[in-house]
Amino acid sequence: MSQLPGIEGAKRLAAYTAVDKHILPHHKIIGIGSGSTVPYVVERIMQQGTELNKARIFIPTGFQSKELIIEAGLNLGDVDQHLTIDVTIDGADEVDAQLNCIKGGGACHLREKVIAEAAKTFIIVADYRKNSEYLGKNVRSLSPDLFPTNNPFFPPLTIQFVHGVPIEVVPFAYAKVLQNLRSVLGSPNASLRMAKAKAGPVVTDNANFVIDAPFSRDLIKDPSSLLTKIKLLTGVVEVGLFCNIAQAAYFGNQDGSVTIKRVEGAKVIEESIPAS
Ligand SMILES: O=C[C@H](O)[C@H](O)[C@H](O)COP(=O)(O)O
Repeated sequence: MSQLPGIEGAKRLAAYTAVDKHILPHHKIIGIGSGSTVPYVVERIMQQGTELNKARIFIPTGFQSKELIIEAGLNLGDVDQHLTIDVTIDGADEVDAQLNCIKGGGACHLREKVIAEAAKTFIIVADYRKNSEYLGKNVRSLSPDLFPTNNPFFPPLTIQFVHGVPIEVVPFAYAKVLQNLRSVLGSPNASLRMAKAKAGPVVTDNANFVIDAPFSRDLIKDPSSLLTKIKLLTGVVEVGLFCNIAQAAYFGNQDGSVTIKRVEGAKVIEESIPAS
């Protein structure tokens, strides 16, 4: 395999390793997730050859993965035709030691969760930055270059922030859900996700809005219980907390090795494939 530097190399390594281990010749219905790691999943599946792939159907988790499937010339299906999927591979924003995940950085988590739950095997692929001890630990850093200042008393700072849990809500109820997240569920900085190249909020593939709600370590330490509380708020469609769904997560590392966390019995074990 040719070298691909940095984060992209780590994503590709995770994706290729997961496809090699989990997309087997007898798998006919395959779920394709969303995000920037998933194109490498499709790339590796293509490398398995036309003969294998012409007998397969691929189920997308949103507009982006639908386009990926079509552009690759693969057979497109949907979950309403295929209620059981052999394997789904998807990215994640953060994965904890128990394989709980935060997803929805691309606002696709509703369809992603349906396609993940429909799968007999659900596998996560990500670069090393997503491998976390507990959810909400990873902070994103904004470079000081983005916030230059000429004032010598206030040198440019690296601003760090926690992205939070993505929550898809029906537009009509967004303000009420925001109020409840802030004042009842303890996420004072919950905010409506705004679009970058459009005035107004991000609109999902299902014509809904997304709220990002950061929670303290104490509130997110039991992600399943937090998921239930958020989901019970009227107006919430789906929460980007994926608990007890993934069977394994593959993380590409900077040194070319791959860290694997996988469910074995009642435990999650961690192992590593050294760089080749
Ligand atoms: O809604 C988007 C998804 O949950 C993505 O799978 C997630 O944000 C990870 O994306 P990426 O592979 O770009 O880090």
